This record gives sequence, structure tokens and C-alpha cells, in this order.
Amino acid sequence: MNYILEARDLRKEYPNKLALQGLNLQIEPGEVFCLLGQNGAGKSTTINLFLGFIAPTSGAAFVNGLEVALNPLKIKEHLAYIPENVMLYPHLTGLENLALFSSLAGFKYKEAELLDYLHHAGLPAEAVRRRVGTYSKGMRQKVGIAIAVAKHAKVLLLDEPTSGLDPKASNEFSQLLTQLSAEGTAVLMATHDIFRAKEVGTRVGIMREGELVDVRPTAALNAQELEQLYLTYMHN
Ligand SMILES: Nc1ncnc2c1ncn2[C@@H]1O[C@H](COP(=O)(O)OP(=O)(O)OP(=O)(O)O)[C@@H](O)[C@H]1O
Repeated sequence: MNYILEARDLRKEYPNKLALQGLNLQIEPGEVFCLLGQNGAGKSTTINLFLGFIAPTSGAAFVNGLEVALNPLKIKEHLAYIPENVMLYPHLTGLENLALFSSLAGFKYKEAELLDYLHHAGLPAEAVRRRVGTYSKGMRQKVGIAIAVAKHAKVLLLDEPTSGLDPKASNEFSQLLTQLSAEGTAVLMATHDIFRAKEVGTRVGIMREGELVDVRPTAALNAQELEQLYLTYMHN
């Protein structure tokens, strides 16, 4: 099986902290894998290792079969990263940001095509030609999704993407992820939102102190059972 994301004995040690201890994980195209866990459990570390933002102490992360540490540029062609606060150029409009980021990824689109990507990502038409500096957080997330789709990213790496979004924006975001996953995009998402993880995830993984202590298909649990499972791990 050619996994789109794979971690093999992935370990990250800081001078005074073992942030990730021997993670093994395989994610297939179309999967939405949600990482749950308390502050400091190692969720962002995992995402940053897949992005190549940090180097592993040992073990390896693979994107589409390529080892991240050996192919730092090539793997970026497959990835889109959406952090809690999507970084865009505040003085450019949403449309201009999308044009810029997709051209950096090697895609030149006509304006009508760019507008289409923004529309499908749910950005209101009135916002398209407005400077991003005037956008809400949810609007910036939508431009982030439009960029991911326009660059044909095979994988979305999301770090607490719905944190601070209102319930409607968060729900729209979940729907977009579901739609992308149905089209074959894989998603690895760190979140504190158990309800969203259940709603949008195909599997959830619970992390504790740098270790992935449990992995479940979301279909096997309802939201309450998932919350109970999570709390059980946090209390032990
Ligand atoms: N640059 C660093 N230097 C030293 N320790 C670090 C560094 N980055 C992260 N850590 C530590 O590694 C551990 C894992 O951090 P990480 O950011 O992966 O947690 P997290 O699960 O994403 O937490 P949160 O829910 O707060 O975002 C924490 O104890 C953190 O303090």
C-alpha cells in the first residue's frame, strides 16, 4: 500500500523534552485523521515533522512515499498547511493572494478560475476584492482552503483550524473538508474539538505525552463515547 502520509518510528527530542516518541502512523488518500490530546501532547510536533519544519531526532516521515527530510521541496508540492491563523498578505485582496500563492506553486489561472476556487471555498463574493487585512479569521481559512485546492494538494495538514471560529464558520469548514476527502484529499488535523473530530474525521488518534495511545475509526463511536474515551486517557 502506498500511503499518502506515513510515520515510521518518528521521534523528536528537544534538549529537555521528548516531544514525540516513536510514532507509527499510516494515512490513506481520502482519510481525515484527527489528532486529539492535551496541550503539549505532541500534535503540532507531528504536523511540523510532516511539513519538514523541524527535523526528526530519529525515524522518518513520508509524504506520498517520499522521505520528508530528504525531499524538503518535492514534498511541499503535495501539501497544504492550514494553521490556526492562515498567513496571507494583508495588503493584497483574497483574489490576489490566491493568484500569488497558486502561481508560486506553478499554477497560472485566469481570473474566472480563481473566482471559482474562492467561491467553492465559501468566500463571500463581496470579500473577494477586499484586502485580506480586513477579513475575519474564517474568511482567511477559506482563502487557505482555496489555495490548497488550487494547488491540487494531495494532503492537508491542519493545526487547530477551527479554533476561534464561530459555529457556522466551523461547520462550513467541516463540510469543505468532507467534500475534499470525498475527492481523495487526505487530511491530518490536530484539534481540541472532539465534536468536530467525530463529525469530520474518519479516524481519531489520541496523543498523550508524545505517544499515540489509541486510534479508532470514528464510525465505531458516537461523540459522547469518544469524549469518554478521551477523558479516560487524560485521567490515567
Ligand atoms: N522548540 C521547542 N523546544 C523545546 N520544547 C518544545 C519545542 N517545541 C515544542 N516543545 C515541547 O514539545 C512538547 C509537544 O509540543 P506540541 O506543540 O507538539 O504539543 P501540542 O499537542 O501541539 O500542544 P497544543 O495543544 O498546546 O498545541 C511540549 O512539551 C512542548 O513544550
